[in-house]
Amino acid sequence: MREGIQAEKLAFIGAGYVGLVSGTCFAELGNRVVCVDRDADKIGLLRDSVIPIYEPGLEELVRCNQAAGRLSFTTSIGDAVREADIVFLAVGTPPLEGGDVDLSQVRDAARQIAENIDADKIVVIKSTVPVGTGRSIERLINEHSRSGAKVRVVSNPEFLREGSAIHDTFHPDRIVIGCEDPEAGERIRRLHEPLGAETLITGRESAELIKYAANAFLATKISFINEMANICEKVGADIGMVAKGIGLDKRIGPHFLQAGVGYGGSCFPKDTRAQLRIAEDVDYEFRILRAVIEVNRLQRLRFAQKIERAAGPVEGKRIAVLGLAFKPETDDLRDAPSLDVADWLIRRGADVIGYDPVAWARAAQQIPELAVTDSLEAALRGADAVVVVTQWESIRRMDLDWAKSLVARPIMIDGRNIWEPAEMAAKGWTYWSVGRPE
Ligand SMILES: NC(=O)C1=CN([C@@H]2O[C@H](COP(=O)(O)OP(=O)(O)OC[C@H]3O[C@@H](n4cnc5c(N)ncnc54)[C@H](O)[C@@H]3O)[C@@H](O)[C@H]2O)C=CC1
Ligand SMILES: O=C(O)[C@H]1O[C@H](OP(=O)(O)OP(=O)(O)OC[C@H]2O[C@@H](n3ccc(=O)[nH]c3=O)[C@H](O)[C@@H]2O)[C@H](O)[C@@H](O)[C@@H]1O
Repeated sequence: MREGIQAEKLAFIGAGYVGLVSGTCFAELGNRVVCVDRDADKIGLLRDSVIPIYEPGLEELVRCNQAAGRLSFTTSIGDAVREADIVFLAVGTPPLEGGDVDLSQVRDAARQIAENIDADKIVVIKSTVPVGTGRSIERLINEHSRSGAKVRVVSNPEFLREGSAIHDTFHPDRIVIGCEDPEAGERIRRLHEPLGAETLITGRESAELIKYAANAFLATKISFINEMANICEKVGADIGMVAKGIGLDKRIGPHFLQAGVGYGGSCFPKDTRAQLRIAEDVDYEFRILRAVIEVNRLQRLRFAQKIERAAGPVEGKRIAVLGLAFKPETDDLRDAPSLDVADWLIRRGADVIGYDPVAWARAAQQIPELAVTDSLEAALRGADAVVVVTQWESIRRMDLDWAKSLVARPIMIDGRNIWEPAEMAAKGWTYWSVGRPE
């Protein structure tokens, strides 16, 4: 809890991943926060402290702040907007066919703000939005303001990662504030002061672009290391060593150099395509980013094909796919590589069973032909090949002798390079991974 700094009254519109985590963390910092969502079921659950997403530590934090009276949930955007001094927009910005960003949730929420504000307010856009959205939303709200009250729109992009969202919110590498009005920017800077993070105050357009640039650059690192991994396989080098060797150079850094099946999730795939479209809209061909996206698509396919190289034709074979969420510590399946891999195997006639400790039930809804389980043992039993897509701790810590005793054939294709090839060979596994000598 912060001391000596005035608490603010905040409304978060959109109680999805970002709105819920960020709103809860701001309540923990001593502010009064109301989270609004148009999804009445979600709000019903949240009122009972039931968290609709899987995010470690979130439930306890929500519960504490609700009990302390700092955090509440409502479906009434009107009440929330009228009560708050600062309104955060954290609604979804999903992709449209062709890569454009669907801004309908942002615009709907803006119209609702315009109908309900009764005094001048600051509106903060946390959702990831194309350049120029802050300007157009400010205009939209002010032109439609029923009471005549005005808003100043500040861009404040979110950089949290799923699975470590609370840690990321309390320990951000930086806070980015994009504003046209210095006073509004200063108010948002002060709100973040207790976090003690480096704060960059800039123009609204730059802030909006920083968000896309960050995700595009991180995706570029991943596609780069995956291409290097593919070369390693051909020349007999080890991508783990190559990544370590380049990552020790401070100008490169060690992060986001983990080769594997490629990136997935709700943001990298969506935001890279959106950035490509933003460039196209200003007649610029963003060549590197186009290649990054294509490399990522091919990396999934390459991995799926590796399964047949390791295990032979998969038709009629029982294949265990371990890890379905797009990364560990989340139940998010949006654009998860596992779904493409499972789909590829199923289309080639394999009998696929997917294991995930958390996302298993959701995965069954996405691919009806996919058998799913939250039991590692059930997945491994009788498998002709084991395919690792997501490095959950339960998979990392798996006893390899126990696993070998369950499978029909000890063949492992590891898309996350969890084990050392020599260790696997010693334990009697035929082991294929990514970017290591085959
Ligand atoms: N998920 C993540 O890890 C991160 C997401 N972002 C960005 O943050 C934004 C939100 O992402 P998520 O939280 O994942 O989305 P989400 O889809 O999980 O949540 C959005 C929520 O907004 C609600 N909503 C939509 N329109 C509404 C309205 N008019 N009134 C009230 N509620 C409304 C929806 O019902 C939904 O619950 C996106 O722009 C995303 O790109 C940024 C960083 C991290
Ligand atoms: O805009 C967003 O929504 C968020 O997108 C990512 O966060 P997230 O998608 O939650 O997860 P990451 O940890 O970045 O992983 C994304 C994907 O890249 C893959 N990845 C990551 C790192 C790596 O070295 N190699 C690799 O293949 C992961 O397996 C995963 O599929 C960014 O890291 C966040 O900063 C950003 O806020």
